[in-house]
Amino acid sequence: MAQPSKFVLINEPYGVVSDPMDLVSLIDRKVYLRMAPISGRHVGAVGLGFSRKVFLGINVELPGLPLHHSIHAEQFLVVNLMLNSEQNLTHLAVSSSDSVFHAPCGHCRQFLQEITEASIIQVLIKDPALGIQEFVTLKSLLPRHSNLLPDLLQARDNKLLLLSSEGCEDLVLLRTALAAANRSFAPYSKCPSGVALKDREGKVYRGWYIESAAYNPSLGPVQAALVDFVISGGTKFEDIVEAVLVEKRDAVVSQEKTAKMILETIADPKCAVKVFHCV
Ligand SMILES: O=c1ccn([C@H]2C[C@H](O)[C@@H](CO)O2)c(=O)[nH]1
Ligand SMILES: [Zn+2]
Repeated sequence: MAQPSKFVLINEPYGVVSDPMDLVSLIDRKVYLRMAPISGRHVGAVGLGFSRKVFLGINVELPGLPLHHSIHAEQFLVVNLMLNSEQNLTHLAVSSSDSVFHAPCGHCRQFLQEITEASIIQVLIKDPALGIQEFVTLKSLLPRHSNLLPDLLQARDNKLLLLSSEGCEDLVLLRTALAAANRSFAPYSKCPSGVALKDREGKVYRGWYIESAAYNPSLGPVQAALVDFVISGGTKFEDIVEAVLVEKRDAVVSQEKTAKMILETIADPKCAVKVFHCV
């Protein structure tokens, strides 16, 4: 099975396509990074941005943690779009190594609903058994959805300011986490947060908390930073040796305990997780 050596940000070898139907052949190449050690079921999502660049997503499972901490391929794709400041998604196709998934699950349909003009996103529905493949609107897959404040892919600045950087040993990591928190999409709780991770080689990755109107399909800041880690070529989470979380002081929704629990489970056992507060 052909696999790219890593998931690149703007997806070589996928590049730019003009015809959305080209996504069909891309997904048919069945390129998955194998990061699903629990299920062994590798899911791939291919999405077309407004710029006509093609972005990828894969599912990531975190061994040792309950299943709901997993990242779905579609969520990975959305984070990939955000990290690349791509402001819209027009088409999407999904498939899995065992041919079980050919369309986003219910959780992902709701998550995608946060994107501005989500209802017009076209989703490729494939049914190899019946030989059918056609694009249908997300709206037709989720007819009576709840989306209250959908503008997930828009540029955003939460204008958070650090209360203190006391105890900080790595200003780059702290600034990266603060910048990430400023891009966080948390309109429902109003508790944005961001994470910066550092690996053994000193490379820094970032991600921010993304909320869903339906609450549970939200994605935590550690998971989003893991997407950056994976698209940048990271394969072993034990290579993560340092982390910084930035969130509001006295936040109704705090990431601190969850972030520490996740990183304690998957990162280098000595990984330090520092928390800094902002207003
Ligand atoms: O729409 C879906 C449904 C499931 N999965 C992943 C989650 C888990 O890792 C694996 C098994 O369900 O498939 C996705 O990525 N997308
Ligand atoms: Zn899903």
